[in-house]
Amino acid sequence: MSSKELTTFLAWAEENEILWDKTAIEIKETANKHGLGVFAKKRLEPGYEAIQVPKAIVLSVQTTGIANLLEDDEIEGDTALTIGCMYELSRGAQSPWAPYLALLTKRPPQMATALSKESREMMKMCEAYNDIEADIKDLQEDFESIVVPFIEKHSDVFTAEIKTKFFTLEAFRAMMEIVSSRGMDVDNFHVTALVPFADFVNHNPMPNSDYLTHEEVCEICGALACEHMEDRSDDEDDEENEDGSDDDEVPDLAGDDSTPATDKKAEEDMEEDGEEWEDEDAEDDDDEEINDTCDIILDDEVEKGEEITRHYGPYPNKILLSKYGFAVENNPHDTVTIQLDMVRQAAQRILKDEKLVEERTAWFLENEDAFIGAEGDDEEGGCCGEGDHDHDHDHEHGHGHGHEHEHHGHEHAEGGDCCAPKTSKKKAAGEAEAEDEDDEEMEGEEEDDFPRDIMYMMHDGSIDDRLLMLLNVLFMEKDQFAKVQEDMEAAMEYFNDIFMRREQEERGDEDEEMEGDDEDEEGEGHQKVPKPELGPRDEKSKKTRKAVLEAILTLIRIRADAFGVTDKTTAEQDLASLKKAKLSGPLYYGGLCVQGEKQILQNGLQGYDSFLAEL
Ligand SMILES: C[S@@+](CC[C@H](N)C(=O)[O-])C[C@H]1O[C@@H](n2cnc3c(N)ncnc32)[C@H](O)[C@@H]1O
Repeated sequence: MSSKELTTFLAWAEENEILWDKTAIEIKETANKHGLGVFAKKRLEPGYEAIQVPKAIVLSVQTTGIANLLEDDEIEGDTALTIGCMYELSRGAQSPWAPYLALLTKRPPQMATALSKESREMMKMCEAYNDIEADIKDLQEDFESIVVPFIEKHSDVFTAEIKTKFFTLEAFRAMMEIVSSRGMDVDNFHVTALVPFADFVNHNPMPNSDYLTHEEVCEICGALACEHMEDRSDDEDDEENEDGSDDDEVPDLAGDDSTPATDKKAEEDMEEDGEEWEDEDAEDDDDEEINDTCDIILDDEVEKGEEITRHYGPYPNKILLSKYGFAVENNPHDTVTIQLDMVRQAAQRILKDEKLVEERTAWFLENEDAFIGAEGDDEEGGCCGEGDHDHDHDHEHGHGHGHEHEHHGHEHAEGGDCCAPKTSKKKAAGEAEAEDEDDEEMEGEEEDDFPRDIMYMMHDGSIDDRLLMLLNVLFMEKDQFAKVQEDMEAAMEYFNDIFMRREQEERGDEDEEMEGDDEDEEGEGHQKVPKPELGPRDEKSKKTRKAVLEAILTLIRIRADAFGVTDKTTAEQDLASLKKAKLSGPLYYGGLCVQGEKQILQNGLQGYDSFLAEL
């Protein structure tokens, strides 16, 4: 494609010092209907810097012409960025981003919120439906409670003519969809922003590039090094001296002469290695300037004509659909939510003892944090705060709302924001990076930052750690419950044993190897940990295990019934029918959400059924 808007955009990008080699990189229409994409015009090596976008040209709440008004009125998040972008659009050719916005508005993203009510209702069999409906409601509420008062307050800026032409609910919806589907986390100054050119890179579950940027900048002025940061680090030094400690390991990017001037890749590597900015001598040796840019860097070799892609983050399909308007077939990050009430229902059906169910559930909820710590920091990381996916509501799904995460154990649900740039010049999207960030975020997060009444089934049909623990609490023998109630150490031991057995029983050697392949094609860094020897279960343990497995199967059926998911056809048959139906856009992707959740339920039924048979 070579539309007028694209040509004008490219000329503008060049003028604004966005760097790409025209003989190596081009933006063009994708063959797979993913809109525009970035392609290699020749064979490119791993490590190649495909795109460099100076932060000065990103469109953020800090760079829009009404940054001060938004700040004064304390409007934040995607809503603020959307208003800023609408304002820039209303300025027409006066806006520094005019050619960029002209291209984006000419090719709006196809989102599920734009589907007819009837089409949306086809998604009722999956969790995406409620998310989409909530998005529609939130948008209207944001418009009425934030946008309208804001433009009315600043009637000198937003004249009647501008209001009618550029600040309608429909215009807000259209711009919010652009912001939602292309906002990228830049740093702790710009936060989420539109990053021209880099935002034409499409998502791929097996990407060949990464998005990297320095996140740690001055929150006041956005500089990598400035007097604000010097002042702050002086204050911190004073504080440290006062309490006599100096355990601050945060990289100091302030104007100190010893400021590291490493290149982005080096910083990234350091972070991957878990190193901190400790070796100042080594840093001094490196004379390279830090470019404060948002970069797309190739991870793999890319052939001529191949699309350059990145990973938007380990999101389940419902989040992908709500935020970006697409979903991924056989998405390894997909999840099914299990409500606590469903667990109560399943337990009640089997135990027929409401008092016991209530008492043990309450005990679990009160005490879970104590015994989760021992197991919690597991190998998969997986959850984080959905950074660039946030706006200002709090219903239980994407958009920064709830949808929070598992931070317990191997089954972290709901990916969370892995489009975020993490720490300094670190990968902004991608799974391995998400894990690092998750750990960081979790450390600083309040324990109660995730909804206690939501648990998850993962892509392979397994249940998450919290659900596994709760079911064990519900179904353990009376004397065992008395023991764990009395003695936290006994409880820890009990749950550790459960998790070790799960490792052994539910994940064979083969699975583990497959996982390693997924994460690291070269097989590097994936060491097989010898499994601990576990003795055979005693009779009591077998009895509890059997009851737990039966409860899981009951629970899966309850969850399926709640969403009208039937087993008249298999998930595989549904996928084949969906493909035959030749749907496109969000309608097709909505179908994938429904099919993906059914696949998870089916996997769970098959898996737990076979464990039961083996017992
Ligand atoms: C950040 S933009 C990428 C550039 C976009 N294709 C364009 O034309 O401007 C994200 C949007 O691209 C499309 N997209 C990206 N990756 C995709 C994928 N794997 N499958 C389907 N659509 C995708 C979706 O419409 C999404 O909202």
